[in-house]
Amino acid sequence: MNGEVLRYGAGAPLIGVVMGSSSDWPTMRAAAEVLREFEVPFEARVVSAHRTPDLMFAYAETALERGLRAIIAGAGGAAHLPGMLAAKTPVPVLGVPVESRALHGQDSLLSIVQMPKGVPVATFAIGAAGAANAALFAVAMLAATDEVLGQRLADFRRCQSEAVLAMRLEPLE
Ligand SMILES: Nc1c(C(=O)O)ncn1[C@@H]1O[C@H](COP(=O)(O)O)[C@@H](O)[C@H]1O
Repeated sequence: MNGEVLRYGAGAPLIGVVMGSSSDWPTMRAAAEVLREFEVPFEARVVSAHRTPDLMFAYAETALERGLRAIIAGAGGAAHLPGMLAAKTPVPVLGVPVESRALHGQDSLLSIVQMPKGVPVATFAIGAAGAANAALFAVAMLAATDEVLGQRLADFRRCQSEAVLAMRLEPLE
């Protein structure tokens, strides 16, 4: 498989982060940042169902044997990448709708979420928050069989709750 691949973490990647274009990276890096924070080994690369269909097939067909436990796939507009990956691999695909210029990501969302029965893609919110949540979801899936990761997730949730409890509202004048 040609094309640049970023790899983070020790050992073989457990999560694949793929996106239809490098223009999606500002959104999809939110997923990468979460995985790095949780020390989950992952790879990130551009794969397009439309523009590099052979690469997309090869990526999906080798995902299981390469040890990937989930694929986080982001795309914008006619976002066929997550669904086509899901069609070619049993590895769970988590779809992230990237905000498109013309339709603000509504097109991306509907293309990803409206899969025909039998080929599911878990679909997240439009944009970087959706990408971060897809990564947190992948962490939660892995944490079901990984105590250390489970503890990290519990610590993350505790810190998040503490941050909310420390929130202050500006009093009225
Ligand atoms: N939706 C897809 C697919 C696909 O689904 O295979 N490949 C690229 N794209 C999307 O096209 C948008 C514009 O891409 P460019 O910025 O490269 O023109 C991106 O959001 C990308 O995800």
